[in-house]
Amino acid sequence: MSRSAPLGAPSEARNVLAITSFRRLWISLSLSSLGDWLSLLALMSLAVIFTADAAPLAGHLAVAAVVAIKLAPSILFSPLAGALAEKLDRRWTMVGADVVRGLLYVSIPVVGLLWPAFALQWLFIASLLAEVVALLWTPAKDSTVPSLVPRRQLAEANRLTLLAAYMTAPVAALLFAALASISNILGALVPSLANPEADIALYLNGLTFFVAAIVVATLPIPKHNPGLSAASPNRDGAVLSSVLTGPRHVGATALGRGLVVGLLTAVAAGAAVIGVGRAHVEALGAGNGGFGVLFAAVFGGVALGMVSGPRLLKKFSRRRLFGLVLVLASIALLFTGLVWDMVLSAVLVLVLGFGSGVAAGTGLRLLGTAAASTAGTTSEESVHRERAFAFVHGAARLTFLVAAVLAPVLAGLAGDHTVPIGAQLEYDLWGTGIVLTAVGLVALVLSAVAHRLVNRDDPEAGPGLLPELFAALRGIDPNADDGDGEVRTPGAFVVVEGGEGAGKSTQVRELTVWLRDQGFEVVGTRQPGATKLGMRLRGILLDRENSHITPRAEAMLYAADKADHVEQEILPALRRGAVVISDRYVDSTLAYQGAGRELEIDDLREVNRWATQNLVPDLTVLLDVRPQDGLGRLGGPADRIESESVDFHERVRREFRTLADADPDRYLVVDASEPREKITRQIQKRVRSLLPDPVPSSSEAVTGMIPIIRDED
Ligand SMILES: Nc1ncnc2c1ncn2[C@@H]1O[C@H](COP(=O)(O)OP(=O)(O)O)[C@@H](O)[C@H]1O
Ligand SMILES: Cc1cn([C@H]2C[C@H](O)[C@@H](COP(=O)(O)OP(=O)(O)O)O2)c(=O)[nH]c1=O
Repeated sequence: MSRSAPLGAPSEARNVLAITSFRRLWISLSLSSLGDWLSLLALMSLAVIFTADAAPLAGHLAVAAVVAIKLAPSILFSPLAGALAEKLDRRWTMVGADVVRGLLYVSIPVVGLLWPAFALQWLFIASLLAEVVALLWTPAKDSTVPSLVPRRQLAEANRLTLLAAYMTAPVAALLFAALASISNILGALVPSLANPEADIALYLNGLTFFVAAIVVATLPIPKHNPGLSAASPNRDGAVLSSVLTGPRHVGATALGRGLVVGLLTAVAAGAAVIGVGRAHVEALGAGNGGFGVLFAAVFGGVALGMVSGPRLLKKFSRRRLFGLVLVLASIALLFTGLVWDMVLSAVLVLVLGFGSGVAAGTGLRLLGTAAASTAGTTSEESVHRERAFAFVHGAARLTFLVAAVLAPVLAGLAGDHTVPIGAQLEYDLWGTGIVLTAVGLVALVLSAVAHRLVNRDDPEAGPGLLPELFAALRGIDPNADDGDGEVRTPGAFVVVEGGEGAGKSTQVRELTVWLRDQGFEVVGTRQPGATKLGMRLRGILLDRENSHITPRAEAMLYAADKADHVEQEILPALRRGAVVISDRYVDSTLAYQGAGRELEIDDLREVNRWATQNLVPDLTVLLDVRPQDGLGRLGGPADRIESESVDFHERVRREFRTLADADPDRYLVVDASEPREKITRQIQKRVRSLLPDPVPSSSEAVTGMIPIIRDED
């Protein structure tokens, strides 16, 4: 199944970026994010460099302090700062904050040069002050975006802003590695640089803030403040409160719990690498360059995983994929702690990032479905989904903070050891390596738990995991017959069945519109009579003049219509990845010609299996209604079949129900005497579980990762 018209098509991004003032803001935000990531790398490096002569524990603690200073304030204090920022002028808050932050970052290397003894303390103080200033800047920035772009493009604008915030991480890391690789030259050119790459990174960061200040100063930001708090309900504001209230929205099912455990495990694994990375590469004989590479490998891997996840093993259950990639990531982390080679470590960390990225992509989609399934109405669904995303985003940030701070502290406490192996050999066991391996082991256990929870009650579980995996690995041809004889296609095939006047055409129409609205390609069709031949067959079959048609001939004519319809219309659409919704299909033959005309059901099955190339619906919705009621709804003269006896129609109804009862996983039986809207909602709820989850635009404000998913296909 795939979405043929993704809501976040690149052209939408282009349209938003065509708004000059937003484009300028966006470019300056991207620059600032790049600078910010660069400064994180530089500060962590400097923390290690400044404590090189002290006890090893001091270095680890210094790194932990840098991480805490960079990440904790926004999580803990943003609601307070948000309230304060509301009272300030947005433009000048942003300009002021940018200038002050720029000066603070530039001051770090300057103080290091002038008063080396005070360097580390000032590093902490300056970066803490910069984060405090950022607390005011963030809400001002969040509320500026809505005044620059029209409301309907707001979601896309927020998506782009978040993309800039996260996707600049690997770029900054590579830039840092590049600076490190030419640090000798830089040092020779400018002898006053004590630590060339870190110092330059900080100067560059300062520069990006000055540029941002100039850009913002010239933006047309209206003084009036259109709902500052409404503009960013969850982004930073209520991290803690959404973490506290969120579990209600995801914890109700095993699937929800498993997804949360898995997603947070992936975050903790990545955070551990960031936390001990700088010290670990030192032990590997690499320096800042190695750290840059490691950092880029984590974030680059995550980005790669998120983008390619949906295309990965398309035939394989998403729930199983989620567990599998988590296990893969954990094992990669476990080995990262054991190998003592920079290149191998970078590759393993890339695998870790990739696994986490795929897990995040698939996990967030599944989470949307899981959260929505606990809701009763469509509007409740989006609230549930939003809260679930806000919870996971908040919990992920907290987890990242805790893991990235704890990892270096634990590495310091574990200490470095040399283990003798035999007489001559010895094995170096570094504190950082011990932590990585230990976190890898814990992650492995948690991944297994997540895997079990997520797959516990999977209605679509295939055969065993390994057979399914091997089949998916081999399954290059999406139409390949996978052993059970059914045709498999990338699209989804939904059939609506029921007696006369049950409301089939009405519901097919509703479902078609609803799915199209969400960006799916949908083909709404019917039997008999969708093709040229079908229309002629329909004429013959329904014409009351043709009272002489024998039951077997009737069955064959309906089968001929199906053969033509499947070959010419349904299969091509499914192969394109479309959702096909058909008003009637094979079950109608089993019910009308089988039970109604009293032909042998098994014979009919066989003939129709052949006629339809064994194409079986993914879901059949049975609209169950008493024949009198259904026939009573119809206007106009009755056709050849409608004019059959009530007894005939009773048999038809019974057969439909027998078919549905025999395979509840593939059927949804709905009481068709209920009001139309209620039936529509029931159908939507069930159909949604068949399809990839459409991400509500509102939830993008709270997950930095979702925007990448929306770029699928
Ligand atoms: N749930 C419902 N309650 C009452 N009337 C309905 C309902 N659904 C559809 N109808 C009406 O019943 C008639 C038959 O509906 P239709 O969708 O054409 O049925 P079918 O395709 O199953 O023959 C139409 O006039 C339609 O407006
Ligand atoms: C598809 C199919 C339809 N039929 C009958 C049921 C309907 O009476 C008729 C199709 O008419 P149609 O007008 O499409 O049904 P509805 O009025 O419910 O929308 O053909 C069969 O007997 N066997 C079949 O395989």
